[in-house]
Amino acid sequence: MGVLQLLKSQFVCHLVICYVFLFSGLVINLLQLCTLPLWLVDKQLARRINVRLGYCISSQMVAALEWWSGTECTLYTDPKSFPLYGNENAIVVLNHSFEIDFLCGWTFCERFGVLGSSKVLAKKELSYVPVIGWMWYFLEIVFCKRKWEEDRRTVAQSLQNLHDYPENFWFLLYCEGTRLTPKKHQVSMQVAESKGLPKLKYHLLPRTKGFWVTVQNLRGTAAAVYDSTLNFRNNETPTLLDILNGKKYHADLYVRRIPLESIPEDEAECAAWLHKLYQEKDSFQEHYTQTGRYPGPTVSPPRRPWSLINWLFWACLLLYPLGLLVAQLISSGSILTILASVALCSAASLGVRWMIGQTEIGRGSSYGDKEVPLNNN
Ligand SMILES: CC/C=C\C/C=C\C/C=C\C/C=C\C/C=C\C/C=C\CCC(=O)SCCNC(=O)CCNC(=O)[C@H](O)C(C)(C)COP(=O)(O)OP(=O)(O)OC[C@H]1O[C@@H](n2cnc3c(N)ncnc32)[C@H](O)[C@@H]1OP(=O)(O)O
Ligand SMILES: CCCCCCCCCCCCCCCC(=O)OC[C@@H](O)COP(=O)(O)O
Repeated sequence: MGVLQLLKSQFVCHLVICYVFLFSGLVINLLQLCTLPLWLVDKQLARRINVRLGYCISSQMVAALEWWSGTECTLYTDPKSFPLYGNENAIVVLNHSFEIDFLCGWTFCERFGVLGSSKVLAKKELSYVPVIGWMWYFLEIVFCKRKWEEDRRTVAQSLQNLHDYPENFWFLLYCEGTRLTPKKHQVSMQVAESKGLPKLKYHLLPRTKGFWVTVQNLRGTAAAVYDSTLNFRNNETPTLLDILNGKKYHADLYVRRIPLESIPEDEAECAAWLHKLYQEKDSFQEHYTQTGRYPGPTVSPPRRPWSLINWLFWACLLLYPLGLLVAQLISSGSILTILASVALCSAASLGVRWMIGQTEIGRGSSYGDKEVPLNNN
């Protein structure tokens, strides 16, 4: 192991990265809160400011992936579609099998200049996660309870609000609705069988209602669906902790641009279209598993320096007062103050560890792992 790699695996480095993330995040959340009155006066300006504030948070995680771990990303796509990426609104459909798939998604957003404005249909529980979840309120992220009766109205309304969004955005939809586990796969294939649908080897059966409602409500706003399939080379399954430890990976993303007009408007036809799409995704995955690549040409959109510059800015701003505080603490010699500070640091570390836990599949929800009564009609 080289010196740099050894340094990256040190707990103190992780503490510094997490300290900067947590405290800058809370400062930014506070700044976002301060923009609330502006929404009443100039909504578009408030949105633009929040896009930049949001970027200051999410790009720190991108910096950890791109600059700390040095993870590389290759894009397989049609060269004719390439110039459109980042220059139009799009709905991104992505497979949901990896703990850091959202982070790789963010990396591509960063490289195409839509990181601050990128959106997702996220489970409601994530809105309570400090920093990220709180930031999402101000970015008009669409939350769902994964209970269609409640979601159908709220999701449609939130999507309608995006009609006049002032910046290009990608709207991410994990149609599988939850991360893939063997149990969830088995249950969802039973559902597939009961519906007379072909079985999928690498994906859960897609949930079609969220896709239909998104396509319907973003017609005229989004130009296309980007069907995206993500994999890591050598069958790796990276975690956020691996990234913090500075481990390098190579992500491969296959993207097909599908014009929104080509997607059926009728709900049943749209559902059938999505099931067919997932059967195709399964075959791309099979191709990748067999050959280690996707069909078609590749490009490697370069990483940009902004995420690193942003991190360095916040690090300078926050580490200097931290250094002063530690020096003062030590020179004070007060055991009580030192103990209180250690307790505060431990609480902050546990808080960040809990946040990292949100990305771990082993701690995931039980959504989709209950056997459902089969209805063979
Ligand atoms: C050029 C580069 C291109 C791309 C770059 C890539 C990406 C970058 C883009 C953007 C990045 C932006 C942000 C990323 C940052 C962070 C994201 C992090 C995480 C958030 C993700 C989540 O939270 S995922 C969970 C929430 N989202 C979803 O669930 C979406 C999918 N779900 C739906 O659409 C659902 O329909 C619903 C949520 C709207 C409603 O759910 P509900 O369960 O109530 O209803 P359903 O209709 O789904 O369920 C009933 C029907 O389903 C059948 N059923 C029952 N059991 C199962 C089963 N186990 N599997 C499948 N189907 C099942 C049941 O029979 C019912 O069938 P019907 O025939 O009646 O429909
Ligand atoms: C700079 C790095 C510092 C690290 C600090 C930690 C930050 C933690 C960020 C938490 C971001 C949360 C995003 C989680 C995305 C995710 O993958 O959600 C899972 C859902 O889709 C489905 O959930 P489930 O049904 O449980 O599979």
